[in-house]
Amino acid sequence: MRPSMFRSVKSAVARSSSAHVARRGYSSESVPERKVAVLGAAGGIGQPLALLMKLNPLVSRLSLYDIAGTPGVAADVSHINTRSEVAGYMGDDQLGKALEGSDVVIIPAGVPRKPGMTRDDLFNINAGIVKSLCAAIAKYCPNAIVNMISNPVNSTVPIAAEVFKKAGIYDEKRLFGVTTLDVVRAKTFYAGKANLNVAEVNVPVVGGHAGITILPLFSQATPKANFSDEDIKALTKRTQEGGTEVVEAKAGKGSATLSMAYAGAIFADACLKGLNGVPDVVECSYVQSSVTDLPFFASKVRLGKNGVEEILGLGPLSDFEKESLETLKPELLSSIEKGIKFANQS
Ligand SMILES: NC(=O)c1ccc[n+]([C@@H]2O[C@H](COP(=O)([O-])OP(=O)(O)OC[C@H]3O[C@@H](n4cnc5c(N)ncnc54)[C@H](O)[C@@H]3O)[C@@H](O)[C@H]2O)c1
Ligand SMILES: O=C(O)C[C@H](O)C(=O)O
Repeated sequence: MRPSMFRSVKSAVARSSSAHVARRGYSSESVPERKVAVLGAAGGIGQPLALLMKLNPLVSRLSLYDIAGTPGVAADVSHINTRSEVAGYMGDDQLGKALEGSDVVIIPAGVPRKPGMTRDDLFNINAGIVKSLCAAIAKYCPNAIVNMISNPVNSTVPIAAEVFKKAGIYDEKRLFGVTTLDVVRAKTFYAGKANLNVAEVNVPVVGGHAGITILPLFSQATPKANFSDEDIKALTKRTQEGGTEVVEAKAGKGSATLSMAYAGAIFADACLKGLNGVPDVVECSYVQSSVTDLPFFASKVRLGKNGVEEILGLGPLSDFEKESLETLKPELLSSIEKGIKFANQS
């Protein structure tokens, strides 16, 4: 667990009955009430993510929604003696209640990959799931910040944007594709190879969230390590194929769930901190962007009270990164267009 997050968790447990939490960025004043909803909460990601959000002292209400299995998950998680009140909701007719009043909605609903599949192979099932969940978000919590985890993220985020546009509530500052797992992997692989303390390592990851569209910027990694071009290429490939590495190791039993729950919890925590006015909260995320000529692109984003406060530029790229950026653009564009087309045709 990231050290600052671990401190948050420990402080929440220590002060379980109090909403007064003294943490970095807060004095001893009350932490605002915040409702977080997890859609797909009974799934492989949903359950550990529900646990991690229950440990987050910034959450006052935790709403767990799925088409099946949420009463058990909610009852289980609700016994943990931390700040938030937990409620479980199941099935379409409880979706509105699950969403009402949410500040942040995290979406890990949908099917995961099996070996041999690409994330785009999930489009046919997950696009429809995301579309209907986003229509409900537009109706019941139109001002919520949305963290999209469901794959293919390169397409599901544009689908969400189109659904919100049609409903007349689209605010590009509030829609995020969660690419934090790519950053988590890039940090782990870089630190492992360079024999560095992983807690001190930072690596921006830009582009999208599938194969070659995932572009870790190791030339900007800190602390600096003395890697050959071949080393950088190998680290890049491993980061791009991190998801497939897990899918193959799970051999038909799904994709990354635990590392994704960790990454999702970090990103949701960053969104909550931004909402609460904590300064200088920066994470990489896939958002509507003008950093490149593509309409959606992942890069460093400063989070604030309204969601995206500032999209940061790419910074200086190595020749390898410049070339990789140009190579990824056609694939990312085609995934974006596929999402937009789907949302507008049905
Ligand atoms: N963004 C990322 O980095 C990242 C990482 C890992 C996995 N994923 C994606 O996250 C998704 C979920 O993965 P998982 O391993 O948790 O899958 P899973 O099958 O274990 O869980 C998915 C859950 O979604 C629920 N669900 C299905 N339709 C729903 C609906 N209409 N409303 C609410 N819930 C619904 C299912 O009942 C299930 O509990 C997949 O699409 C996967 O590819 C993304
Ligand atoms: O690889 C997958 O299908 C799941 C996820 O996108 C990941 O990166 O682990």
